[in-house]
Amino acid sequence: MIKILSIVGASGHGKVIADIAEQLGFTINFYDDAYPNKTHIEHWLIHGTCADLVSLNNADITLSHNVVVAIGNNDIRQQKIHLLQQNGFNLISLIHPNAIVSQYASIASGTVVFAGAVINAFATVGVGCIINTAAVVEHDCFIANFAHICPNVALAGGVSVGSKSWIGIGTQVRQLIKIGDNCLIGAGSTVVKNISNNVTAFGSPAVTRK
Ligand SMILES: CC(=O)SCCNC(=O)CCNC(=O)[C@H](O)C(C)(C)COP(=O)(O)OP(=O)(O)OC[C@H]1O[C@@H](n2cnc3c(N)ncnc32)[C@H](O)[C@@H]1OP(=O)(O)O
Repeated sequence: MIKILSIVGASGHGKVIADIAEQLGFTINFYDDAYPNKTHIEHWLIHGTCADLVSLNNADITLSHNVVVAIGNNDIRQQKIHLLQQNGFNLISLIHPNAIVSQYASIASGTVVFAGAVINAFATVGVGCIINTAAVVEHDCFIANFAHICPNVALAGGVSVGSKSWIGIGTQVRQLIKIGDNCLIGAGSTVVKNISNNVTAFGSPAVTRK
């Protein structure tokens, strides 16, 4: 049986997701709101906008489309995921065959886990998250919905990352630290103190930007 996956977001991030999905046996249909100005991404066709995809599902309620949202912006990814869920789509998660995910970790729908990532025992990852290339999410971490853990981030045991927070590339976070919702942690930071909601912080040690 052919497994079809609709990917919303024809971007660099979308290409990585398409590559993973093909390795997992899916045939890809891209959708992007830049359509019809943009009709291709690499060799993949873009079939329409996100609204076009929604009307497709509404036209045939016997179909349950598999979908993943490949948009790096956490707010927009959340909006698109909510729209697709409200319209009956089957939001799936994708885990690269060379990622390592503990049998005791939990990964919610709409989350993507890229090559080389490690998610250790009793870590919990919410809906619509990105666990990017070679990120390490140690035991007992909690990653809330729509967060993005960038490439080469290392979260030590029991770290908590709030909803829609973005942990920049190469950042390391000390064990048991709590990072709030809607935070942005700059590239290459070292987080050694809790970070409250809605904050941009960076540096080693990371300090809040005034
Ligand atoms: C697969 C992928 O590509 S995933 C994407 C990965 N990308 C990332 O992780 C990027 C994360 N973003 C950053 O780190 C950004 O630099 C931000 C968001 C922290 C700040 O960006 P901006 O608001 O544009 O700040 P800007 O670049 O103007 O820098 C302002 C000052 O902060 C400093 N600064 C910016 N980022 C950092 C950082 N990560 N660490 C230390 N200092 C920094 C700059 O040197 C500059 O200092 P100055 O005023 O003394 O010259």
